[in-house]
Amino acid sequence: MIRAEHLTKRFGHVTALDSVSVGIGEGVTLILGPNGGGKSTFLNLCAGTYRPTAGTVRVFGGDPWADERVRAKFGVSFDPPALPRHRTGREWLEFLAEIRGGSISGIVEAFSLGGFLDRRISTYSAGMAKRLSIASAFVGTPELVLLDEPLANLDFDAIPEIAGLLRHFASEGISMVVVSHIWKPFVEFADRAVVIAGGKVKLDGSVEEVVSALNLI
Ligand SMILES: Nc1ncnc2c1ncn2[C@@H]1O[C@H](COP(=O)(O)OP(=O)(O)OP(=O)(O)O)[C@@H](O)[C@H]1O
Repeated sequence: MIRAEHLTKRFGHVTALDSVSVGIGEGVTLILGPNGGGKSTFLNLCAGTYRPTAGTVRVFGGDPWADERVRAKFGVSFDPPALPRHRTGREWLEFLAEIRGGSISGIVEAFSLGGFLDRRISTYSAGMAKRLSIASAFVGTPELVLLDEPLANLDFDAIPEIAGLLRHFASEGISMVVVSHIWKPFVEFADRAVVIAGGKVKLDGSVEEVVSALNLI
């Protein structure tokens, strides 16, 4: 689904991602690593929001930076959420449904958005915005969803609820690439974990292998 070859991103003199070559297939891939390691940069390059300084990334065989048809094939949720503040949640989801197809009613129900869907996004709390952002990634039931810190800003009840929903979508066959410091809920259903630190892939294997190598448990 995703293939990066010598993928490099520099911001001025900072090399955020340094010649990373990695392939990501179907299933749930968890991206772990220290602050500033390059995880979000990698996700943004896959999403086509950043242009590589060098190297390539292909998603479904196409260039996500250059080709909007490639970007329309996957869902994405950034951290902090990238949402149109002066629209309502409903307007945003319906806009995405026009592009990707499908209806929004199932998503609204699954993510329990009904209580604030018709309010302007600028009035949302951080947790409401996060919920809408994750929900928006699943509009149109894409084959692949990219999620940056999907459990950030969620309260104690919402963390297991949203993690359970992600697990459900994974069981329905939606592949995911998940960057998360709150990694424990994903151990039970992620297929693979990749550790990115210092702009490089440091570990790559099954979640069990990587977690025990990191001595996280
Ligand atoms: N837009 C940007 N402009 C300048 N530097 C950036 C930008 N985005 C990231 N960086 C730098 O690139 C490096 C990698 O950052 P990145 O956000 O990818 O790390 P991360 O692994 O996602 O970190 P965290 O766990 O803290 O979210 C850091 O040194 C960061 O300061």
